[in-house]
Amino acid sequence: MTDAIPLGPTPAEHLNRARADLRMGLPVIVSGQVLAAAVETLSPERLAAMAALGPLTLALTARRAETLKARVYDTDLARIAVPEGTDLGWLRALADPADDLRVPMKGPLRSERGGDAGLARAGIALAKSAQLLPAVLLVALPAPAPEGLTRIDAATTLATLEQEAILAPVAAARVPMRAAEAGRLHIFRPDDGGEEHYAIEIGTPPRDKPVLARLHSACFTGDVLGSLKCDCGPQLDAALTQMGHKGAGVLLYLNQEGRGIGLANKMRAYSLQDQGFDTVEANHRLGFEDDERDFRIGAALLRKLGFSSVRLLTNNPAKVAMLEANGINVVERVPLKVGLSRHNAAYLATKAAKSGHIL
Ligand SMILES: Nc1nc2c(ncn2[C@@H]2O[C@H](COP(=O)(O)OP(=O)(O)OP(=O)(O)O)[C@@H](O)[C@H]2O)c(=O)[nH]1
Ligand SMILES: [Zn+2]
Repeated sequence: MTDAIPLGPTPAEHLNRARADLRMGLPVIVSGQVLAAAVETLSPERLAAMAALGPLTLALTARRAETLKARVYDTDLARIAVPEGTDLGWLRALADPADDLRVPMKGPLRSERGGDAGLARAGIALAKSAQLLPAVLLVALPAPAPEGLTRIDAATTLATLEQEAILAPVAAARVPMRAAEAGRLHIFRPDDGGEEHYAIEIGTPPRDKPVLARLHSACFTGDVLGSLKCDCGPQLDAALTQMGHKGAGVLLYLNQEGRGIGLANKMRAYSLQDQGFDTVEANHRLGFEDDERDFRIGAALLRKLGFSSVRLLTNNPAKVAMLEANGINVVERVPLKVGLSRHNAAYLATKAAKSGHIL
């Protein structure tokens, strides 16, 4: 065997294609054994085509299964046997908690056990990385296999999704801002087709001293709309203002909307919060963990910019721990407490009680 064709896709590039397929509603072939499609984007026609191939299985995360009171035999996921003749509405109701309270009885649900749970695990991981609801429909691959579908390998998919993307600088330019005239915006692009991330450098901080730094996760509602449901907008302003006063700092704007679940899922979480669930419960009911962000990106960007030591503006000890674990020295945690309103008091209290934030 010769080496892989240099023009061909790397495993990460290949996964990005598979991700796009799931987002379009196309199934992918996993390990040459099953077809896997995301429930959220599946059309009735494709459901019918999959059902014609044999018994269907719905893979959900253990978090979602817990809400549905479905048995979990595989630690982190459940595989639910789909009754014959099931329509898309049934699958969507299991995937999406929007109507859980209105229609609480969805069962009885029979969980499957045995066989290779790795296929379902890879499908769920791919759906999550596509920022879709983590619910995947599986059916045994027929022979001959349908043509034109993307093939992924379960073990390679799981290993590749764990890998850190390599971020390359793309462009940078001066951007004078209200908070600091000496601003410079740097754009970084990952090698896996994922989201670009930004660094806003204020002044020219010396690289051999701890820099005042902030890891800000994108929040369209807070940053752009001025939503009062969280403290993101005021935190963004306050961090930039503080760096402006000091004449030096770096703010990383990481495109990890909704703690990594994406804006659509964040709005689903907001709907659940309007039904009375807190921010952590809402994530769990959707099938996600509390926080799906990859903070290694922040450490990698700081290193790329030449920083190895920071004074970190945050109330989140997990950010400090993640930076330290990834080779950035956090000499000081600088609290960033702004923007408290009657709309976000409960949200901030939940983050303190359940996610270890310092109020
Ligand atoms: N899933 C989910 N995400 C939310 C919710 N409210 C805000 N977010 C997201 O949470 C993230 C907030 O990020 P940060 O402010 O950077 O981080 P933090 O963990 O709160 O820590 P510090 O602000 O540094 O103390 C953003 O990506 C928001 O979009 C919510 O109710 N559900
Ligand atoms: Zn926010």
